[in-house]
Amino acid sequence: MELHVTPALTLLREHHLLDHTKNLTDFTATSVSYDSRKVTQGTLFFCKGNFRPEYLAMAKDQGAIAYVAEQEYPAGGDLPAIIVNNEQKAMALLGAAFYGFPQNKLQIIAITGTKGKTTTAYFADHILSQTTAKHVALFSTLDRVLGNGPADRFKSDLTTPESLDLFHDMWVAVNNGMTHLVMEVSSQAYKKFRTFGLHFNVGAFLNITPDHIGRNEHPTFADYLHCKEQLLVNSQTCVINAETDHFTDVYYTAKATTQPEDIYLFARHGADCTLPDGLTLDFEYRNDLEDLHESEFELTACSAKAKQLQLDHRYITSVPGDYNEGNAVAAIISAGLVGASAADALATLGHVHIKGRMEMQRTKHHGTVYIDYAHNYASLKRLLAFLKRQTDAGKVTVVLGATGDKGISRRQGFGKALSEEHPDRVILTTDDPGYEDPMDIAREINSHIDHNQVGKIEYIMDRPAAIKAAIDANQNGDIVVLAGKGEDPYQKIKGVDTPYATDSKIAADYIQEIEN
Ligand SMILES: CC(=O)N[C@H]1[C@@H](OP(=O)(O)OP(=O)(O)OC[C@H]2O[C@@H](n3ccc(=O)[nH]c3=O)[C@H](O)[C@@H]2O)O[C@H](CO)[C@@H](O)[C@@H]1O[C@H](C)C(=O)N[C@@H](C)C(=O)N[C@H](CCC(=O)O)C(=O)O
Ligand SMILES: Nc1ncnc2c1ncn2[C@@H]1O[C@H](COP(=O)(O)OP(=O)(O)OP(=O)(O)O)[C@@H](O)[C@H]1O
Repeated sequence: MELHVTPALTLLREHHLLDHTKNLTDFTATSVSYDSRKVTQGTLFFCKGNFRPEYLAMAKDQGAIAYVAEQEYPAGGDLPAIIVNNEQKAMALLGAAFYGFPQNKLQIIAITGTKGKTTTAYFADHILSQTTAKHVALFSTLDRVLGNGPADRFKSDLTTPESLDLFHDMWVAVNNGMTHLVMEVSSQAYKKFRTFGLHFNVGAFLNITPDHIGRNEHPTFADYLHCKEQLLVNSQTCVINAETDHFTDVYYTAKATTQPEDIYLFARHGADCTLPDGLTLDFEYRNDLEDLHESEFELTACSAKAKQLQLDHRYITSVPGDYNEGNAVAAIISAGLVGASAADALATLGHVHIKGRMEMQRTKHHGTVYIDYAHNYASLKRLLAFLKRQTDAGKVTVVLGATGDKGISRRQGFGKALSEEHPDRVILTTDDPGYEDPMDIAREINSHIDHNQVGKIEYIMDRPAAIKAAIDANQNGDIVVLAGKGEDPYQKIKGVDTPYATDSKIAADYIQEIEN
């Protein structure tokens, strides 16, 4: 991999990003980086984000060959400088060019939505693994999978990686022989132009509800919606859950750049989705059977183009929850559009397990414990509604907290979901408090709970102690829901990712301790 200055400048000019250059030489970059600590001889260095000039001085000392920035920095001295009007966009374009546009060698399914991205990505990944004999890369919030070797699978730090990391990882995946990629695209990725210039074969839009609005994320819901919709603008074929809020806005955004023939709409049979004049669904699914372990649904093509995909079938998924049927349908259609068959989906959807998503632990005498990543109004409400439907008689205990410094609206959302679904017992606890006091956060959640609707409410700030207290009092037929943290192995406290054993491990160890 390398990048010569001439094509780099041409690319920037073509996208109207180049402002001017300084001290330019005829250079060829042999690496690219936005982190001075990783700069080596010949690196093209990008000054982005909360950048400080001393990082540029360090990059220069370590052998940077040139830098790209939105302004000239004295710290760069006589280092060649490419000054652009949008650093993040420039970085994405030059990153793709440096790694030889690896996206062109992959069939890419990109997934967005407030909830269900990870689940849908895992469903699609499993289906396509069957189709391609395991030649699928996966970029998800949980894992990044670039190949089939042990070193090719690692934990993600962001849902959608920074552009240079994104194109680097695609390049590795291509070198590992991967032919397909399934990736989650967050709204922040569009806000920060991490995927600028990237076009997807299929873009799936699952749903949108207010979330990620706050100081470091989106200033307004309109901005959040706009960023999420960009996925459709950048996809050749769009798959949209017609039950999403703001459907009309979402659909017409897709239609602005994609022919209606390449837009596939799906919804649950009988769902209350009002489609604009003339629009009809391409797929419907109807639930036949659901329990706490799996669900079974029938998928039916309604339009001629949908029938061509030959995906009509009765499917079983191993991830329970009615909302996961919609996620599975999005995955089946998206995978079908890049070559998967109904048989591939049938062979795999019954065997998908996703860490921290509807994980179930059974006990001998203390009922059942569910660990789930539900951490906003929509997901908590749907989770509790589903679990309540499945466990008519037993008591429901919910253990949860809300994050500090971000997603402030979640506190009110939790209060609302708890009031609407009225569990018997709620233990308010700690969940990534950041620089806030977890007790204050818990009190704020409590202030949004309608106390006529919810049973007992307690505060236990030590999360492991809260989990243990919930399990202690649980009896057979009852359920405990450990919400919000999923598989997170840390608590974010005052700027430090403090190791945390995970909700599943704490629960499993405690069940073992008290029952053996
Ligand atoms: C607001 C935002 O997008 N922040 C991201 C951004 O930060 P940043 O550009 O300001 O970088 P920084 O870490 O503050 O450092 C500034 C620059 O100096 C460089 N540096 C730093 C130190 C040094 O010694 N030398 C040096 O060169 C850094 O490499 C960086 O380029 O770039 C960093 C990677 O380069 C990200 O880690 C960081 O994500 C933060 C941590 C984050 O949590 N972002 C969340 C909001 C996010 O993006 N979440 C979404 C999911 C949520 C959703 O669904 O929308 C996601 O996609 O994960
Ligand atoms: N389609 C859906 N609608 C509502 N809630 C859902 C849906 N799918 C999943 N959930 C809930 O949201 C939680 C997170 O699911 P998942 O990780 O698949 O979503 P995500 O979009 O990747 O989330 P995040 O952006 O928070 O990482 C699940 O544990 C479940 O409680």
